[in-house]
Amino acid sequence: MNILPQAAEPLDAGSTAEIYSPYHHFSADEWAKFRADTPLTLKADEIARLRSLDDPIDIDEVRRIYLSLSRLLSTHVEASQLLYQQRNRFLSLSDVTKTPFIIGIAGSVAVGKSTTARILKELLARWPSSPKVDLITTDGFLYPNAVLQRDNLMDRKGFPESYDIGAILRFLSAIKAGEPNVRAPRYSHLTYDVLPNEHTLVDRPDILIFEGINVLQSRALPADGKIVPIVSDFFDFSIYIDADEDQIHNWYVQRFMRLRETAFRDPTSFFKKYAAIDATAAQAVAEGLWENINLRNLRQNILPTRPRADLILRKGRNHFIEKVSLRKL
Ligand SMILES: Nc1ncnc2c1ncn2[C@@H]1O[C@H](COP(=O)(O)OP(=O)(O)O)[C@@H](O)[C@H]1O
Ligand SMILES: CC(C)(COP(=O)(O)O)[C@@H](O)C(=O)NCCC(=O)O
Repeated sequence: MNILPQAAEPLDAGSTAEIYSPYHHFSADEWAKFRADTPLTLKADEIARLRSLDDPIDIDEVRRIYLSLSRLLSTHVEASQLLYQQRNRFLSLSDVTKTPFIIGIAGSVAVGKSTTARILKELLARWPSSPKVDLITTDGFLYPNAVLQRDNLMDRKGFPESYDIGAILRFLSAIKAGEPNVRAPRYSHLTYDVLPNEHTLVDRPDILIFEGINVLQSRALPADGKIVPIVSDFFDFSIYIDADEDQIHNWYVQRFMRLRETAFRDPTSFFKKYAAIDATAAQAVAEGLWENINLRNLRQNILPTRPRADLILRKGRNHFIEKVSLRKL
């Protein structure tokens, strides 16, 4: 896997210099052609059920973008299984444990990672080989609010220091080792906290989708100078969901305002006080959360990881994907 940070932007049309780009770039329509004869196995109502609040993804977008992606991923999964078998034969290993193919999905808060992850999970599970596909989000690995409060990190939720990175690395190595029933902690957006004593069991899937803002981040070397793995060392394929800052800002604030009419009205919602204040005051809160936490995190810690991705899905207005960049091998 290539982890060198390099520019993901297309060649500057006005530039005369030949600049090497590590990516092939495609418009959405060019990309759509790669689906070949991949069948559409999702129905419109299933897509509606899988999309997040305010994400208008529809059957045409799944046809245009996700069928080619599903086809590409199936070639990667097949190739990696073949390589794995050949290596085991080479090493004369007979009793080997199956290891899952891991796909990482990164991108800003509010860019729509969850919708992409859920659509992919369903599409991949419907391949003719019926693979077992699991989806885990990294928010479960955030430190509980009690710890963040103690360490004065409540305004740093989503920043690298707010996650138990050791637990993430232990989780992924257990998965890659083919261990049964590996526990992943769970997070609730409603209570804005990790759910105490609640876990999702991951039991030897064929494919694991691991989604979160931090999945392509490296971390500073610890003071003792020991070299530690980074999360993406465990990935077989990685995807970054990209969009202009201004777009993501709008999506975040719009979603916050819509959540006021839905989830925030729940008496157990951490944000219930924002359902009670007027719209102008609520908008100011959303703007503050975006500006002071999520935008800073995007600029400092998330966007810099984009050049590590194997595939970049670039969204335009309305969440629709306009450009796809695929890393050259
Ligand atoms: N405060 C909240 N209350 C309830 N649901 C939320 C809240 N914030 C985000 N969500 C939901 O949680 C999911 C994850 O959101 P987020 O982490 O911003 O990632 P993304 O938008 O990239 O999927 C989305 O489905 C979103 O609608
Ligand atoms: C939990 C999050 C860090 C998102 O994590 P993700 O699941 O996208 O990896 C984010 O939703 C969040 O809570 N951000 C802090 C500021 C805010 O309330 O928006």
